[in-house]
Amino acid sequence: MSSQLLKKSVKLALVQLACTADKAHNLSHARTKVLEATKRGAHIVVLPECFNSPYGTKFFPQYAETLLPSPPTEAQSPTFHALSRLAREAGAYIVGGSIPEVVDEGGKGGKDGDKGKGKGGKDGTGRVWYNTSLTFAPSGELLATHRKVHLFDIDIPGKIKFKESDILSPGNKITLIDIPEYGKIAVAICYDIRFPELATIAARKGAFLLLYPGAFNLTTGALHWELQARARAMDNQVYVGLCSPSRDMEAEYHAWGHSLVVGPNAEVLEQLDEKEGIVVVELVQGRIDEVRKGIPLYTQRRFDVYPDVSEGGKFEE
Ligand SMILES: NC(=O)CC(=O)C(=O)O
Repeated sequence: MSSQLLKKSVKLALVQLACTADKAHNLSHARTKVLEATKRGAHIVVLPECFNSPYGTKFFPQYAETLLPSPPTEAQSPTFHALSRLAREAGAYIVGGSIPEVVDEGGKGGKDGDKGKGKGGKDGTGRVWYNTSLTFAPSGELLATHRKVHLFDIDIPGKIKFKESDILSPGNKITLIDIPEYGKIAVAICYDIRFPELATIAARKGAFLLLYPGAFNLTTGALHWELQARARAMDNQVYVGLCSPSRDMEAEYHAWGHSLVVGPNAEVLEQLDEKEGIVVVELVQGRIDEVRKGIPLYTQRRFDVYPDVSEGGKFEE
């Protein structure tokens, strides 16, 4: 059994933000709520998927910011700088939900010049878009960038059709972040949670916490939101946090809400309803070890019968 993945107890906050079409408002509102969370003792604060824009393929280009080369200028990415300043002001780690990112690959049709085939440059201009999460240290330093690896392309007749790949390109790595005081956390985005391999690799590489800024909807949220969070926690015996925007029935996309923190025994520690709110939960040092001692999956795996997926996994773009 691996021991003390979580080096000391830490307070995690999920800010279920009311996100609007007004980016400047979203940024200042996020600041207010993050500071509220840190006043309540949070050391790590998470924002929702697409927290500074509406969620929808037609909105991504309009709201996208340039993040590379890093650091971007204030004009290229007001959100990068707002989050970096906020992390310093709050004295906390901030997992900045996600934002639409644009990369100008130049040339005709993206990296490989194969516009429209899923490799970028889908509008023929050489620009590619990603759904991207930025994590900052309390010093304001950018610690990690995660681009959504699994794009949300679904079609449930009569319920919901969504195709992120119409505009977005996928990220190509697993994001594991070492926080010296506490240990390792993994950050992925929404639909990424449905792919257990990513979670298992991160957990077996030592993550104590899997964080997913996300925006499930009224169909898939009711079916799978809590179940996915509990399943990833149960499979891996780690903490899991899912952070959604609050629900706005006037918006085109109706987010499920219900941000929650799940413990390493798959127990829901706290969950919001659909309205704006903040969850603050203490993740307790020793709890993961206690759960793993009781149900010792970690020493019972049979890699002579099936492969160890954690021997694979790509961590660099
Ligand atoms: N919005 C997503 O990326 C995923 C989602 O809503 C779902 O998996 O359901």
